[in-house]
Amino acid sequence: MKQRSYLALEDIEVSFPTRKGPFVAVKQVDLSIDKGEFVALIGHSGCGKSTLLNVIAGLVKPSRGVVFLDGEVVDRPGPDRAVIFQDHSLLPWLTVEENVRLAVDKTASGKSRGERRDWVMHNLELVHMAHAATKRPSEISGGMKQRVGIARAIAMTPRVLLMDEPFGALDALTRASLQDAVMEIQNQLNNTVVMITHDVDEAVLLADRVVMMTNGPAAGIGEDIRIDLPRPRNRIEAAETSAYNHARHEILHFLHQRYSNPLDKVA
Ligand SMILES: Nc1ncnc2c1ncn2[C@@H]1O[C@H](COP(=O)(O)OP(=O)(O)OP(=O)(O)O)[C@@H](O)[C@H]1O
Repeated sequence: MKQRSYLALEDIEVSFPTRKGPFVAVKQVDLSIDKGEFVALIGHSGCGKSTLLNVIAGLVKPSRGVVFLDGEVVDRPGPDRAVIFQDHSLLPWLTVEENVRLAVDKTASGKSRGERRDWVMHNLELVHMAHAATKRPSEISGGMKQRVGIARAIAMTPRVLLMDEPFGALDALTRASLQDAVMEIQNQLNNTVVMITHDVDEAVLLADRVVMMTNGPAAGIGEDIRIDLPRPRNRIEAAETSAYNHARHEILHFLHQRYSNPLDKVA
């Protein structure tokens, strides 16, 4: 029998119906991800990154191919695959603690009330947000909201954490501190993560592997490189290594020479 990886995308094709007929967004995508691996998905706008992530999340049905997670076919959304979007999507009328609590109540039915409360606070501590537990989303900054969004996702103990440009809406300094938080959490929990990003440095700093997508329509995986940087990683030290700079160069070359932004070609 074929030995599958923990998360396996096999021959995925997604076609959307449009007024002009079917639009094939991604085609022939095969991707194998090991348990505990952190994979960054990078590619130009519109190439199909979110489509692939949504297929793994079970939000989009592939027109062809199958996704397997831990040997089971993925065919619908489920709490075993937590998604973190750019927009934190916290409920504004609930406090920070209640927002995380809502997710925990849905997924930790075996835990007592007290255990669930402790679990919520433990996860808020992981993202350094326990101090703001009683605040409402409107009372905290964008970066803090995103931290709470991360706490909410990891509190569900998902089998896979899916992040769709999680820091895209943040300023550079807040973004860096969130990246550090994600690295810290990853060192502790060793989650299986698929993260979409447009940021080459973010991909190299955070990921074990960077998967580069070709331009659509019918986009696929162009290159897949391993980032040989030891963990825990420090952004300043990492940026001075030849492994970091080599990976960065490979990705930039792919994105700007081999598959330059299709919009740049529009006259
Ligand atoms: N529901 C849909 N119906 C028709 N076309 C769609 C639909 N969803 C996505 N597409 C098209 O599929 C392609 C891939 O879209 P997708 O959102 O996955 O790209 P992306 O790489 O995530 O883009 P970005 O980086 O800008 O978020 C695009 O051309 C998009 O217009």
